[in-house]
Amino acid sequence: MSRHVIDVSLYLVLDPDLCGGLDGMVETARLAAQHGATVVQLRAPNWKKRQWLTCAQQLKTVLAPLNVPLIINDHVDVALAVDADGVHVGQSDLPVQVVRALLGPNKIVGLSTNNLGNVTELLSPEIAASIDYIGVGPVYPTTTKKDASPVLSHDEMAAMFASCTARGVPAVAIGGIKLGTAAPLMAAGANGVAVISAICGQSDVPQACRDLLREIKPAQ
Ligand SMILES: Cc1ncc(COP(=O)(O)OP(=O)(O)O)c(N)n1
Ligand SMILES: Cc1ncsc1CCOP(=O)(O)O
Ligand SMILES: [Mg+2]
Repeated sequence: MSRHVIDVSLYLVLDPDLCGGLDGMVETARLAAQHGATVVQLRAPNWKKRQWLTCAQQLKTVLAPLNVPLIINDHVDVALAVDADGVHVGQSDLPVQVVRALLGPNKIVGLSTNNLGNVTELLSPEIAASIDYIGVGPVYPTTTKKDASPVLSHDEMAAMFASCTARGVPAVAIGGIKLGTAAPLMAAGANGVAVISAICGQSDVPQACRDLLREIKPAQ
């Protein structure tokens, strides 16, 4: 299977509390996608499956015409049910080879990693063949994910980005990224940044996206 090309430069992860529920999530996704977000992930750790399905259907309707991929956090069944573009899993979720087998070759599979040993192991040929990108973090302290791992040191994250680059796997940084902290991550070797609170719940979502993009892609 050849790796899917995915632009992870500004990767929005949705949060129901910060967005004010399902309608707020769909509206946040729409605004962000119209103003430069390159990927949107549905993440709602406390939701029942029926809410996931309803929200995923609405997100797909909004995002597909904008050509922004919809990624489902953790739940392969929801992704299959709405024909989403892919699934993101972490170390306690279904193994990526299982996710790939369930989704087939044409979908995007993303994987989280939070230490260098982990990256080396995860980028073994078998696993690397199943994934399209890696989420590296938390790179800064975050209050959004209650069970987040310890924050990575600058050197460790830079080594992780380098390891991903050497294997041709795009790496997106995640965790506590705000305006002013995206540029150093790009300089350290990330291919993009994934954010929740820097966009969700912001009073001006288009402006938040534009400001982040200026840091991520300063030449444009
Ligand atoms: C882009 C991206 N990177 C990392 C994560 C975290 O995934 P995981 O460790 O599985 O934790 P939960 O999000 O499932 O709580 C992510 N969601 N997205
Ligand atoms: C889902 C996730 N995975 C690692 S940190 C994190 C939360 C990121 O949220 P924020 O951008 O608000 O810190
Ligand atoms: Mg997970």
